[in-house]
Amino acid sequence: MIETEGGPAVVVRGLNVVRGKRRVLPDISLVVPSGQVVGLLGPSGSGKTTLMRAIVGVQIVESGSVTVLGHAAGSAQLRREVGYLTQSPSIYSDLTIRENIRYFGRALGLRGAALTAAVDRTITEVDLDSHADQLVRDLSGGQESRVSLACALVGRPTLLVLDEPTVGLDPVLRRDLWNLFRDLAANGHSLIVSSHVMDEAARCDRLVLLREGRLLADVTPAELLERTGESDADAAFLSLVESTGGEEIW
Ligand SMILES: Nc1ncnc2c1ncn2[C@@H]1O[C@H](COP(=O)(O)OP(=O)(O)OP(=O)(O)O)[C@@H](O)[C@H]1O
Repeated sequence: MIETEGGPAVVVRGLNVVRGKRRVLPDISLVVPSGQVVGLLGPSGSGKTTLMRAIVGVQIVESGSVTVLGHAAGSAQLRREVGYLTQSPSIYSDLTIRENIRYFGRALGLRGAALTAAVDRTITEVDLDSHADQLVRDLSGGQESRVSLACALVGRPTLLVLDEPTVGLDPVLRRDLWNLFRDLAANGHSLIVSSHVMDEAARCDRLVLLREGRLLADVTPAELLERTGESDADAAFLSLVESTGGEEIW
């Protein structure tokens, strides 16, 4: 794990991204502190995945800069330091859960007893112990997405970028995963987590709200409620989206 010594995990400056003919992110700037869980919220199509792709370094950008743990996004030094969970599972259907996680662990340089321990720990963290030797193609959608999450977690990256990690999961599993995210942050990891589920917003340290590629707000959950005068994140977000017409207000 890279020691950030209180420095930010991610710094985005003047980021412009065009996808197809569409300017998806027009001049976004943002700082993600380290050791925190930052929720990335916004309506469908607002640019959350595109911003995450730019942070991971897989998005072609028109202009601007993205610095991750002090290095340019996507640079070789970050290969073992950034874990990315995409929305669609990126795992092998003809391997078992354990084989998939082992494969990703090996690719990250883990070997021998350390690899076995990391794989076992991660299988337990995503609550798949009783299915560990089942082929991925025989799993439910929710189980499959937890295998993808495990593959992103197994190397304990300094920064975890998770695109809707709890989608399709029941409330107990969602709670357990959020407890895991909080534990990781308490141990110095930084997490960027996109979600459509507003009650998850309360579990974040900060919330970044996007609308049509623009940054509507970058606040703590308490600030969001205070400044909108609403009592829950769902209502606060709606009030914000409807009242601003897409203009940045904070
Ligand atoms: N490959 C592509 N080519 C052209 N436009 C794209 C491409 N991928 C995404 N877009 C557009 O970019 C915009 C932002 O998409 P993005 O996937 O970042 O949104 P999102 O906030 O993650 O949405 P969701 O919550 O539905 O996953 C959308 O208008 C989308 O149609």
